[in-house]
Amino acid sequence: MVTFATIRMASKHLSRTASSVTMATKRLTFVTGNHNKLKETKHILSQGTPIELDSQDLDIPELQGTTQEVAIAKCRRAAELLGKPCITEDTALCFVAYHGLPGPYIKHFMKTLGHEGLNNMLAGFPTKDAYALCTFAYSAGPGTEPILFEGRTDGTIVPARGPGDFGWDPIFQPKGFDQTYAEMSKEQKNVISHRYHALVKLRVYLATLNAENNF
Ligand SMILES: O=c1nc[nH]c2c1ncn2[C@H]1C[C@H](O)[C@@H](COP(=O)(O)OP(=O)(O)OP(=O)(O)O)O1
Ligand SMILES: [Mg+2]
Repeated sequence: MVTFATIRMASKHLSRTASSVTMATKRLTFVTGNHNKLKETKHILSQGTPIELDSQDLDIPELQGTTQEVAIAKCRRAAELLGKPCITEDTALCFVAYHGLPGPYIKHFMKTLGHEGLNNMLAGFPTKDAYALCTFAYSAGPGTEPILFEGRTDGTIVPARGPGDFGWDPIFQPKGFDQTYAEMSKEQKNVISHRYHALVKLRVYLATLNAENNF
């Protein structure tokens, strides 16, 4: 027989679990000025630990150096400006024929040369092979050393195919696929991309922080 007391007990238990679930949904700031990156990151992170991602676009100068150096410097500066934990992301498009360049400077190359110019860079070279490298950096707050989570997708540079709403997606054809990133559905790109491979690692890390209540 269900008494009033058992109903009260059950509702107390339910509210406790509900609060622990809400406790588990954490907030984190993604410092970026790129709405396409933000959209893809929110979608991919939502498949893992419950996390509320908000974004801030801070004007942070990007260091010259390796992708890792650029990523650490940007995340360190972002945490100092924000005064709290945050993540940042740097994407590099690396041409094998150029020993990994344009790499982290792809934004400037893309702006200056466009899709055709990037293809022309490889005219006459023996290989059009390239790889997209995504480097997420997590800072626990000002004064802490950012931690890096890298993802890589190999592919080839091809003449532009598909919608041009996200950077160099139209000229990057991932290995094993006959479509460019731009021709793929978002769902397809978001399970094979450089961003996905990096975020899978970050998701695991955030889940452990969450479990240890360090986040
Ligand atoms: O999946 C992608 N598919 C195509 N293009 C992409 C992708 N991900 C970044 N991109 C572009 C954006 C920028 O032109 C350059 C990276 O520069 P990067 O500094 O990382 O990006 P950003 O300055 O736009 O945003 P942020 O404020 O996070 O630094 O490659
Ligand atoms: Mg940038």
